[in-house]
Amino acid sequence: MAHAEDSPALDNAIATATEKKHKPRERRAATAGPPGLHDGANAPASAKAGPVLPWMRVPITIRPGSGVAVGSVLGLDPRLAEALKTGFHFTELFPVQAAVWQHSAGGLSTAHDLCVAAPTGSGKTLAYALPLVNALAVEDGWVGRMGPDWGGGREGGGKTLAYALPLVNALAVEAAGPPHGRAPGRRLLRGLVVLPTRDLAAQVHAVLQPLCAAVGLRAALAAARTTEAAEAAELVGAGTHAASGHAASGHAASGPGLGPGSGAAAGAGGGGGGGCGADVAVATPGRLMAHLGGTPGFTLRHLRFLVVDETDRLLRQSYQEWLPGVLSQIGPQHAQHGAGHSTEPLGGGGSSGGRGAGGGLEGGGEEEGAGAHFGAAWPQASAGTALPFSRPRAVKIIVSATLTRDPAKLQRLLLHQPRFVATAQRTAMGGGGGAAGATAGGPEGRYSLPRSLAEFRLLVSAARKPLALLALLCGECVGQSTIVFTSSVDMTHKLYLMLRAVEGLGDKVVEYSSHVPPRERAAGLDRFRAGGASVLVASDAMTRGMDVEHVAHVINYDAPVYAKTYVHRAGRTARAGKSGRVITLLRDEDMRHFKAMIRKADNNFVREMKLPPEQVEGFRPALQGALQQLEALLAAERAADVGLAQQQGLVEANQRARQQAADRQQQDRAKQAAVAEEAAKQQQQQDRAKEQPAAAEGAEGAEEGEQAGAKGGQEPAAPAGRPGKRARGAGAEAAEEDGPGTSGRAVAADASAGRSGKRQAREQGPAPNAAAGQRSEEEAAEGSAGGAAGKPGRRNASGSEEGGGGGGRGGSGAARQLPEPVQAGGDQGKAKKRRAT
Ligand SMILES: Nc1ncnc2c1ncn2[C@@H]1O[C@H](COP(=O)(O)OP(=O)(O)OP(=O)(O)O)[C@@H](O)[C@H]1O
Repeated sequence: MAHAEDSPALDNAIATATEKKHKPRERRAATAGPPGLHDGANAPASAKAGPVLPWMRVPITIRPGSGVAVGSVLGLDPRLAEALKTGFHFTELFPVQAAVWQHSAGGLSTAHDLCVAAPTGSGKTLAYALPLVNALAVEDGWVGRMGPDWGGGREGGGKTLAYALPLVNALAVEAAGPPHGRAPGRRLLRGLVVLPTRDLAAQVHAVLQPLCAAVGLRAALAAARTTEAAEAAELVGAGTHAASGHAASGHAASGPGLGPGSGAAAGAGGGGGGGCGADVAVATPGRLMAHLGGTPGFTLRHLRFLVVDETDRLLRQSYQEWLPGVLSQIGPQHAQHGAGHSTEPLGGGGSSGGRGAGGGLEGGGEEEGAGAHFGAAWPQASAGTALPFSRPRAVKIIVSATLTRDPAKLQRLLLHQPRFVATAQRTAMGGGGGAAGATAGGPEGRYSLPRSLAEFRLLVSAARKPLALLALLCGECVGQSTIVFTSSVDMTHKLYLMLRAVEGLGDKVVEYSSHVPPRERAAGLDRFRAGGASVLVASDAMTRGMDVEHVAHVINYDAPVYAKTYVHRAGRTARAGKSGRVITLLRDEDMRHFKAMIRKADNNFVREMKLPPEQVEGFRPALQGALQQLEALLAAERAADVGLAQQQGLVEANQRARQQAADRQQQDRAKQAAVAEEAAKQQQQQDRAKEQPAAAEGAEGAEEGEQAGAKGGQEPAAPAGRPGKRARGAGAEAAEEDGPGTSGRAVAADASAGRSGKRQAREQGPAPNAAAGQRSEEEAAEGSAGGAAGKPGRRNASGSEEGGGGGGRGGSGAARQLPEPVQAGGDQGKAKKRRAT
């Protein structure tokens, strides 16, 4: 079977990519002024951004290089500082972390909600995790007991306020009694972080857990990684909130020897206590709703922090249900924007605008050094700090590298005097800049890319894509961790099988998509993380948030349709200030859309890449062998799937037949019994009538009445059947994993057909459920706002990321239309096709 070799010469297909001149607009932007010095207050809102909420027009700008040494972070609990240094090996806070710390006053301020838009890999997780844990530790009355040394700042760094503030705070907490009136030893859920997928939730939990343990708090994971019952036990305790938990709490461990530097001891205490619930939960929406509805004692009433990570994804239609559910639980203060229930700012200076505290970060003065800079900014940041004289409201922190600007969506979050914290403009390629990165297009730009990311596009025909991929993986990227993104689970699987068949590469390849069972997928990811595998072939289930430290290259085998998808895929490399490359394979017909998409995102950094034809040609024999094996492997899988499906069908048919026979027997028996009973009654009546003719009429009437009553009792009004718990859970979980379009029905169908059936469905054709499943990966989610109808919305048609369109899929249907097993046209072809139709 011919594969790659029947197309035009490689010279034409791959290496004829010509250096095209940048358009004037691109050239101008590429030489724009100094990096990252835009003052958010003066930055005009992007003309093409559409309606923008007023507070978004005045972002607080995060400057690259504005990180802060851990020892200089004022107000940071010393046990957390110790955990950062010894547990995480972090010596400084990245700029976004310093900015969020400052503008949340180390988590203590309840004056503002924060919206954080910073590039992929810039450290957003710790940016919210640190103030959250710090504030809960303060609330537990810890820091106030530690005396004036706890700040760790240097001379003139504002230490007085640094210790005075939490001291007063802690005293106020004590005066007011235990926070939220909780019993000693009992934990109340005070921090909640919501993420769209279970792997992402697990990743964030892994960051929060050691931080919590360091200060005697507990973090629980509710992301369908284990049973609902096991999660419930973690969340609310194993049935009791006994004093045993007391030892694990911060209060109990407040004895001698627990000053600065004793984090390990506190951590051991904090992490070890069992059966007393959690202070912080990291959850996916499905499991969160399941626990809210079905776990006694699980409540959000005491929440102090609600973090919505990957906000734009969690605000999509497919996730609509969780937000109102959570907001209604948090408390009435969230139904209104007024400060009625929020605590009063210290000094009464709480500004509702972004500039109130934003000036502090800008005006810190370089010559003072990072610590002093931060210290100088602190008083202004703390101007909005609240003291818990009344019950503090829950602060919301919403986070994304591609934060939505859609006012309608943002308003659903009921934000309280929000502040927008965003990174500065990116103006140069690969210019270091640490982890800060920058938004493309100024602080008002929408999408964030790391500064250390190098972007390339490689022109290649559909027929040559496998060969080009092989040339990259075995050439430029050899031995380095690489993620290969495709547009569908189907293509992911085929590419995985093909690469597995390449000699020397096979055992280094793992697959990541919703097609792979969660356990296997997690194991594969672990192997990739540990360096046991160097190539991860992934669907867009891997696109968002997943953090693998050493990824050097991202290859878009199928070009993404949406700029958001591009940003998140590319963001799997060049993380934490490290360098990385993203290479997008583009067919001729992809080029126009890709350029338009990139331009729309104000990204003019994508360069043309060429591969020497002779180098590429050298991999042809290896490819041919691999493609032959792929054919054989796919045939074997199909056969196995058909066999399994048939087996499954036979088992189900048998079960149905047995059930029908049993039902018939039961009906026959019931009929016989009724006939016998009737005959006996008639006999009795006849007997009585003979003896007492006058009384017989009354008795008959009574019997009729009873019978009627009995009948009524037997046929109660049918209850409005609620879906079974498991069914709901399955649907919700699948939605978490798979995004929109994966209905509970589809999941049920998949569950009954089993994995093999699912695969068979993909191979055999786009049945409705299979199509729903196909839309389930991240990329489908990118186009979900327009609903499940699969019609591209107007904005979508012009390449917008927020636009409608239930698809954007290069799913099985697209793959099946192509003659070659690994030559999917990708999303754009499909999108074009949709547009054409
Ligand atoms: N202060 C720090 N010092 C050194 N490394 C850090 C620091 N903070 C975070 N990191 C590392 O940076 C990497 C990226 O962090 P994180 O996953 O939080 O990024 P992110 O901004 O959430 O990215 P994404 O948008 O892709 O979700 C992680 O590997 C993390 O360990």
